[in-house]
Amino acid sequence: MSFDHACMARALELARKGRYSTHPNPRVGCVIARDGQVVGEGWHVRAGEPHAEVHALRQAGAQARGATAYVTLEPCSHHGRTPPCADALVAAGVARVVVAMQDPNPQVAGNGLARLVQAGIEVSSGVLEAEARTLNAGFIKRMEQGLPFVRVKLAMSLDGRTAMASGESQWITGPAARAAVQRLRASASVVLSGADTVLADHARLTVRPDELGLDAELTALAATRPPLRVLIDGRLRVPLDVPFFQAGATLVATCAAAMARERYLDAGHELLAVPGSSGHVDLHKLLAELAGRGANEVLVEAGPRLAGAFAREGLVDEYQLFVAPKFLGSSARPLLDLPLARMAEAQALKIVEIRAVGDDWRIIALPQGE
Ligand SMILES: Nc1nc(O)c(N)c(N[C@@H]2O[C@H](COP(=O)(O)O)[C@@H](O)[C@H]2O)n1
Ligand SMILES: [Zn+2]
Repeated sequence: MSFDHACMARALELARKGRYSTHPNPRVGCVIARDGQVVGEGWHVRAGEPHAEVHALRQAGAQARGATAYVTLEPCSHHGRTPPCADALVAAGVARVVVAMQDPNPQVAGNGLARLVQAGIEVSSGVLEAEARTLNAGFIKRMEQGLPFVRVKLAMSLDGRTAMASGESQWITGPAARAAVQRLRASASVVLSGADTVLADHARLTVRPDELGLDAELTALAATRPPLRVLIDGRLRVPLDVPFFQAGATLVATCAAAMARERYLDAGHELLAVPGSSGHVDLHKLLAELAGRGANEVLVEAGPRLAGAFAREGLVDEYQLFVAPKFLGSSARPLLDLPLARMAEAQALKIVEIRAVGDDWRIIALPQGE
């Protein structure tokens, strides 16, 4: 591995520390090196706080002059919540900047690199770009398409069942898989569910710090940036005294009359009117609204009907399937409500990862285009 790759790999490792706290901002890491030695490191912790480059420059101090800065995202050129990092790199006298990828934020989009070049700094782009894109898939999709990255989590038996006919579904998978799901929740901007799940499972869909299995620093960070919990309840069937509402402020997406807004507000929740038909919220419009509120990644934890609707409408970017080594039998409920008549209609997936998680298995699969 070249020195450039090694430094960018370290910058990506730093960026990943922001997995649970940076949203709506991207996860970014920075390494500053001079004469083959790392002299500064930094990562973006939270929106409103200094960017990765600023932390690394502070650590490098005077040693930044003539050094190379490795950043996982193009340095910003705009005045957002913080001043432009490109200017800070120029002022520090950095000689070379290596980035993994351009910033898809239209306020930056190449302007940061252009500013560095104008100042006589040598710039190169594209080092470990694929890894950087994967880390910020949600931020990139929101910037480029005005939609969040949608990850659907499903837990099933080896025979593809998610709950007994009675609705009983706890616990299909073991504690390691449940901790992995906790981390998925913590890294999401939004955790989204439907009325069926909230009513049948008494689900709360909260992040529980003691179940995350993270070190103290990341656990504390995750607690400062919990995901917004969103309930899709087209006909307002879920009463306000269920555990889901009692677990904290909720955004309820509905196509029912907004007359109930005050009742939800009084209980500390927000009612969002979303167009829809036959009591079904328009999922694409809801996702666009969530992106408008800064949601990079949405985790869907729902039953077969809502998860099936996301699949049918082609709104899923990634499935995470937790598979327990047991059979639930033929009267148990299927994974997705996805009525398909012919093999030609089958939804093709590309499996990108299969990994043991305790006694269970995690399969990460991506929908394949038409
Ligand atoms: N290069 C870079 N490093 C970081 O550490 C960052 N957080 C970003 N973010 C870019 O700047 C925008 C946010 O700016 P403010 O935090 O509001 O000042 C964000 O949308 C990215 O474009 N970039
Ligand atoms: Zn910046």
